[in-house]
Amino acid sequence: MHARATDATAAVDTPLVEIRGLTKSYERGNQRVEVLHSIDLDIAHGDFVALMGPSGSGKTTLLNLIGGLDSPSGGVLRVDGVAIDDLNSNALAAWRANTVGFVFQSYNLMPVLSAQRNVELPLLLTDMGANERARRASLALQLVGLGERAKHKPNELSGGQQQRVAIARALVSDPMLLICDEPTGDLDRQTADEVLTLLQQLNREFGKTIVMVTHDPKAAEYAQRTVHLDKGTLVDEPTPH
Ligand SMILES: Nc1ncnc2c1ncn2[C@@H]1O[C@H](COP(=O)(O)OP(=O)(O)OP(=O)(O)O)[C@@H](O)[C@H]1O
Repeated sequence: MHARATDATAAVDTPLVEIRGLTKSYERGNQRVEVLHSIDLDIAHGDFVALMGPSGSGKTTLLNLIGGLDSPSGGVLRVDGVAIDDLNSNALAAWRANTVGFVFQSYNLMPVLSAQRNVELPLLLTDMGANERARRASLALQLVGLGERAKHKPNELSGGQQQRVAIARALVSDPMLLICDEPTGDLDRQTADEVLTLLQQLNREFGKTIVMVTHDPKAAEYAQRTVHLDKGTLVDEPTPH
């Protein structure tokens, strides 16, 4: 995996994520409900941002927009200079595969596949050969401290180990941006701290930009700063840690 130091240096003045006047509405019955109201937010290359706020405040909605899993209703959303809401669905899928790694609360591993095969999955979307896929997946598993567990199936691993496999899967295509939705929500304190330490290491040593939704103020302390959403609006200045 590359630290992407050169990318960061080249683009030092341009935020990785630029959000201006971003809105998102959903149809509910015959009503249109706006769940994000004119969000402005910059996320620099190499930042680690915790996104906090009450349930229903729009955290996952905002995270999914940044990761290109959903499209905004209005405003500007650029990631690495690309206006991702202008991409058609094929181009957006290719962009996601190259640019973003996703980590979810519930790991979302395939139960019948070994850790190694789970980590290889995103590379099946690329034209990479089988040997290179295997090599990359092994490296990613080593990076998260699970090199010895490559042949284990998810049900032979603890929750924390499964989340590490999910992080290795998110990293295997060497994305610049990691999107994490409550990554430690199902883990006990000690295991959560281990997973958060890993995310912090990926941020500090490998320059991964991380946006992490969390309800847990202790988890947010691992980030460089916290932004707070309330009822679809960013409520105060970002908190540096
Ligand atoms: N696909 C959808 N259709 C309609 N409404 C939606 C949809 N997705 C989210 N919402 C609504 O948008 C609002 C924000 O939801 P979101 O999941 O972003 O909140 P959240 O802050 O992540 O909440 P939580 O902390 O409980 O996960 C909620 O009122 C939710 O019901």
